[in-house]
This record gives sequence, C-alpha cells and structure tokens, in this order.
Amino acid sequence: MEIDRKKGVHSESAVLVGVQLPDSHEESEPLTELAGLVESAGAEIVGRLHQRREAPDPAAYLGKGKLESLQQMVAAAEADVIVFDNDLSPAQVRNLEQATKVKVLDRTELILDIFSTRAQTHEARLAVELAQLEYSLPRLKRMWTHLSRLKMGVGMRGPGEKQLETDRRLVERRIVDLKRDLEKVLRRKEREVAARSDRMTVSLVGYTNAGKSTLLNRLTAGEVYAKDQLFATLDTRTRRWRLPSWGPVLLSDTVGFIRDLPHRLIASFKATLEEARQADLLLHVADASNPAVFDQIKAVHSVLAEIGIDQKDTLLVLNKADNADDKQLAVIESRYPGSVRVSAHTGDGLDRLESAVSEALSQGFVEADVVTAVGNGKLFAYLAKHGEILSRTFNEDRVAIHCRVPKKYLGRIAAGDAEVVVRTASDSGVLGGGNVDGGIVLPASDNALSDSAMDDVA
Ligand SMILES: Nc1nc2c(ncn2[C@@H]2O[C@H](COP(=O)(O)OP(=O)(O)OP(=O)(O)O)[C@@H](O)[C@H]2O)c(=O)[nH]1
Ligand SMILES: [Mg+2]
Repeated sequence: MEIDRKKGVHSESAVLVGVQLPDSHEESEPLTELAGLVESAGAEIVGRLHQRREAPDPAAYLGKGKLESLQQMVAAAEADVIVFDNDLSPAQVRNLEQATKVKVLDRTELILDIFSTRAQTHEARLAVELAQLEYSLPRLKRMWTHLSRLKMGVGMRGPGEKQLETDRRLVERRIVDLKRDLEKVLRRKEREVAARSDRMTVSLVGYTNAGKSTLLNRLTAGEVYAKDQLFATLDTRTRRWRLPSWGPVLLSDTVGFIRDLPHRLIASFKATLEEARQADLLLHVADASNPAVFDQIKAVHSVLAEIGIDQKDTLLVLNKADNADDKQLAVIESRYPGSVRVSAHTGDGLDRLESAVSEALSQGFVEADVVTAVGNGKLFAYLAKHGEILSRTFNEDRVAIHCRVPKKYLGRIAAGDAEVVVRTASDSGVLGGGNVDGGIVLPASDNALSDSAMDDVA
C-alpha cells in the first residue's frame, strides 16, 4: 500500500470520525468544529462517523464493529482521507491506514496542515515547520514521502531502517536550526514591541473565526485579511487606533485559538504572540452567535493561561451580535458582566467598545506633579503627548506641572531630569480614574530623556 502523505487534505474528499470519551470535550452537535476545520482546509466532507466509547481501542482507536462501518463508508464514498477528531498514536494511524487503504490524519495534523498553508511571514513559516517536524519525529515511518521533499529526490520507495535513521538525524538537525532561528526572531520581536511601549497597546485575542481581523479592520480602517475560515490570520498585524476622547493607541491582531491547541504550536508561535504578552489590555473577541461560545471562551482562557497572560486586564467583546440570538446574548452577558456586545459587520456597539476601552486604559493612569527646569521643553512635550496637562505653576527657573499620565511612563518621566510626585487620589476626568495607594516620589536623575524614548511609533 502506498498512501500519498504530501497533500494534506486540500480538495480531497474526507470522512470525519470522532470518538466521544467520558472525559473528552462534548459538542452539542458532534464533529461541527472538525467539519469547519476540514472545509477550511479545502476538502469536501463525504461522510461522518461518531461513536461513544469508555476508552480508545489501543489498536485502531475505534472498536471492531465501527472500524468495519468506517471501511464500508470510505469505500462507498470513494473517500481519499479520514480525519479523526481525536489525537492518534503512530501505531493507530498505521493500523487504520492499513485497514482502510486511505490516508488518516488526526486533529493536530489537520491543524498543522492548515497552518502550513496559511503561514505568510518568515516567522510564521518557521513556527509551523518546527511544530510539524516535532510532531512527525515519532511518526517518521509514515512520513518518508514528506521527507523526500526535504532531502532526497522523488521516486524513493519505503525507507529501510538505515534510511529511517538518516532521516531522523536530518529532522533532528533541522529542528535545532529552526529553534535557533525562532529564538532570534523572538528576541528581535521582543525588542521591537518593547520599543513601542510608550504607546498604550491593545491586543485582540480570541477563538478562531470570532471576527478579530474584521474588528481590527473596522476600528482602524486597515487592510487585514479576514475570511470565513478557521485560522485566516497567522501573523500579527498592528495598527494605530484613534480612540475618541483618548488619542491613538496601538491595536494588534493575533492568531486565533482553538480548543486543545497543540502545545508545540503555542510554543512555536511565541514570537507571534509577543504583542499580546506585552499589551496593556486584551480584547477577548468571542463569536456570540456560535452555540459553542461558552466552550470557546473557556478554551481561550486556557490558552491565555498557557502563554502566561491570563492575569492581564481583559475586556470581553461579544461580536456578531447582528447574527446572535437575543436570549443567548443575555445569557452570556449575565455570565460575563462588563462584556460589550458589538457587531464588526454593522458597526453596532463600536462606540460603546471605544468608551469601555478608554475607561479600562484609564485605570493605568495616575495624577502626578512633575517638577522640572523651565527650559525642559522635551519633557513638557512628552507629557502633553502621552498624558494630559492640568496646570502649570512657575517658581523662578522651575516649573511644577500637574498632569495625568500613564503609570508605566513614570519611570521614563523621572529619568527626564524631573522630580515626580504621584498624588494619592485623582478626581477622574476624561483620562483620569487611576488610584494610587500612596504618594510615590521618584527621584530625579541625570539622564535626560533620550531621543529614542521620545520617538513616536506607527
Ligand atoms: N455576522 C457577522 N459576521 C462577522 C462579524 N464579524 C466577523 N464576521 C465574519 O466572521 C468571519 C471570520 O472573521 P475574521 O475576522 O476572519 O475572524 P478571525 O477571528 O480573525 O479569525 P482567525 O484569523 O481565523 O482566527 C468572516 O466571515 C467575517 O465576515 C459580525 O459582526 N457579524
Ligand atoms: Mg484573523
């Protein structure tokens, strides 16, 4: 038997199989999400098979009777590929392929396959290749057609043990190279993102297909690829977003999440998720029209926890309100008070979203008195640009500036040859609302604000 493993599932006919285990995720309509993934990958669905089992069968995951049904279904529909909703061991894949004579993919492989066709930037390509190779290493026996692309010409038949050993070493070497390249990308990215840290940054996160890119486009009039497919976006885009009554902040889009996202994939996408890691505020976009919205919100929380950013300030955005059932919206809102319902399509609720974001960002502001030399125009400009100047009091060659500024700039302001005294309470205005526990005095320093610290981004 020879099965072409090179092609993924594009334009093929696929049979979907799912086994419901007692502790595994349960969908109201089984295989819905898998079907979305398979269609996203460009395949046609020609059959579905679902089974409840206490435990997977070690040999073929399915029980004997169901395996026979599967064989018949594949033959009758002339399917090219079987896609499992569960993750399979290498032996199970081999046995299933032998029994059905067609290619078998599991959920992780399918996701990796979609990622590999969508990855656009150098960084996303590296991330996907690494995740794919790490996944395939223990599965090399059936991966040799894929490997032939890497190294040898076509026409290679099945690998002998020696060949396998060579392949394994090649893959391992490539993995080391990829990790090193990704590490470099990550460090560069960290520097890039940190360099724009004197702008408030907001990051869109959420389940795949929730409408993050559409929302980014709508809010910033940018040109970001948005499409009704899972994992339309694999690369982050950052745009300037002019918040009314606030000013410009940076808004970035990210790769969508999915339940049971392969851990390796999350690890490989670290550089892509750097924007979200350093953001001042996360906008968690959920598709309120999806019956599985609660599961999706939970799945996003667990990915955020895995990246270590689940403690960040987060605003839940209930998108696709135009398409959602009013009752469902009310249920979500009572479960998540403080969430904001919007429609990226009709534009409904975007004004409320903008106010909610402004308010959330204000939490990061403090009122302070900054005392500096009258001639320190640079610092004055900096305060005006990033905060709000409330009053100025001159005293000979010194000026005391009463202002409202983001907490995170305090260090930088103090470094600009100034004394900074943070007031304990602030009477909240447009930008205000920040509360500080006690008056903090930051010492003046000799370092004047450097040009780069003053640089504007975007
Ligand atoms: N009805 C309706 N559809 C929407 C809305 N917002 C987005 N969509 C549609 O939902 C689909 C997914 O939108 P995207 O913006 O690509 O979603 P995403 O979250 O960026 O998806 P990934 O990049 O795959 O993670 C597209 O077909 C959009 O047109 C909305 O408010 N209402
Ligand atoms: Mg997107």
